[in-house]
Amino acid sequence: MQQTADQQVHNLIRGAGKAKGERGRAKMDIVESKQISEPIKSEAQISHLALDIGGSLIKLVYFSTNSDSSSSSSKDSVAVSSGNEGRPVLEGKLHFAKFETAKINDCIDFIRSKQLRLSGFQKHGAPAGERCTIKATGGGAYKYADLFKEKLGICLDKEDEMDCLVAGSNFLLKAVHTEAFTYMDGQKEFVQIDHDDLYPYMLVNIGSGVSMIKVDGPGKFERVSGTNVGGGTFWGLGRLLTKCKSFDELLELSHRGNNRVIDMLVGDIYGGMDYTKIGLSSTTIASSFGKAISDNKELEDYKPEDISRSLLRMISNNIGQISYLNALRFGLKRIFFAGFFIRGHAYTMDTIAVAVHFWSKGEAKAMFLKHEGFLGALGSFMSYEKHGFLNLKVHQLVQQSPVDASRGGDKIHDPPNGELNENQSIDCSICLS
Ligand SMILES: Nc1ncnc2c1ncn2[C@@H]1O[C@H](COP(=O)(O)OP(=O)(O)O)[C@@H](O)[C@H]1O
Ligand SMILES: CC(C)(COP(=O)(O)O)[C@@H](O)C(=O)NCCC(=O)O
Repeated sequence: MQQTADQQVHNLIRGAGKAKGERGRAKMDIVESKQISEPIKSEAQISHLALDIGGSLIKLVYFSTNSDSSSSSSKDSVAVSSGNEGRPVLEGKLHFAKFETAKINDCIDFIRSKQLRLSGFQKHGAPAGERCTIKATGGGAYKYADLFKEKLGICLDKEDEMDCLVAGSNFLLKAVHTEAFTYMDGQKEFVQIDHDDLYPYMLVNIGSGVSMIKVDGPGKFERVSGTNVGGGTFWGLGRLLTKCKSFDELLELSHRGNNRVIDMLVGDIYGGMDYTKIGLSSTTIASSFGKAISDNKELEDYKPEDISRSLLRMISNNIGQISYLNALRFGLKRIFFAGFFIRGHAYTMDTIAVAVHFWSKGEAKAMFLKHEGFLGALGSFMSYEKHGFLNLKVHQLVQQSPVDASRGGDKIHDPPNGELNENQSIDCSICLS
């Protein structure tokens, strides 16, 4: 039976369509949000929640409509992609939120309070209790599957983590024109991505651990390396050494610290001189935390600020170096760094960029992503498309001149209790076809 546009919209939003392929397919046009979005209005409707449950954080991505968009007569909301004429358009936003994995119950409460559990899709022919299904990636999609079933009555439809990271990265690099940027000496500069010249590139995802992925095209990639010294190491060691209560507190401390108090520099070993013959200046760190072996001090004698700064520098530098060496193996010049370890933090990005610059002698470039921590969750969201529930199509490929934002770190604030990262939401529209 032919459905009215409103019925189609309702079904899409409520996940009440029938089997895969029977429901209205949706086309989604992404435009980048130009301003901080308002909080979701109560009448806004939410659809297509997707999750990435990592070792440290749970990331959520979902779409919400603007309250007045569920009509094809809304002129402003009609997408311009060919083939969609007269079809209903939902205008809205992709929203992002995150929770600590250790506080998974907060995430479950959030999903329940926002009625997000109704926003997946329904499996045709499945027993009543297994019908509501949500796309999820990350190790926690396996680990916490029973908990989601028990507490929310939803099944997690698992998507591979690496597939999702790459899908999310490719999508952002193509769809959001101010997504990628370089960061060096306090200067942030957006990078124009030539869509015909995007591949190959190296994607380094710094989560709890680190994955290094050579990306050759859509769905074409190889995880070429990784390291267990990642974001979890920084936060875990930092917590033990400084007694900080939160990741942001630890990061904040590093602003005020001086790593030279603990790190052993080339100059400390060479009597204040450079080691010119092998290209090391006296200020180069010869050995992270190396001073602690000879200072005859205890942990309490060091300032938490200095410890935090040394630790952040040690880990960022190490990741930058390993990433470059792997890029070198495959002749890759562009390395995109993502994952929530980065947190838009100036010193972290600067250290990584300097490491890449130093080891590559300026040949390779470190780039960072605005939606750094949400690649996996976005990839998970986009897998609705893969399975015929959404047809994502990017049409707004605005090319901008590089913008010099020249400021020290665009800090992305952690939402307490899962508040939305509104400053990262993406305006978009979904067209049913
Ligand atoms: N609020 C936070 N709580 C814990 N870790 C955080 C927080 N914000 C940033 N981080 C950092 O981000 C890392 C997790 O990054 P993420 O990309 O979410 O990886 P994962 O998928 O392993 O959870 C943590 O190990 C930590 O270094
Ligand atoms: C196992 C993981 C893919 C899990 O992803 P995460 O939750 O850290 O984002 C990641 O932690 C990792 O790549 N660790 C490094 C393992 C290694 O190559 O040594």
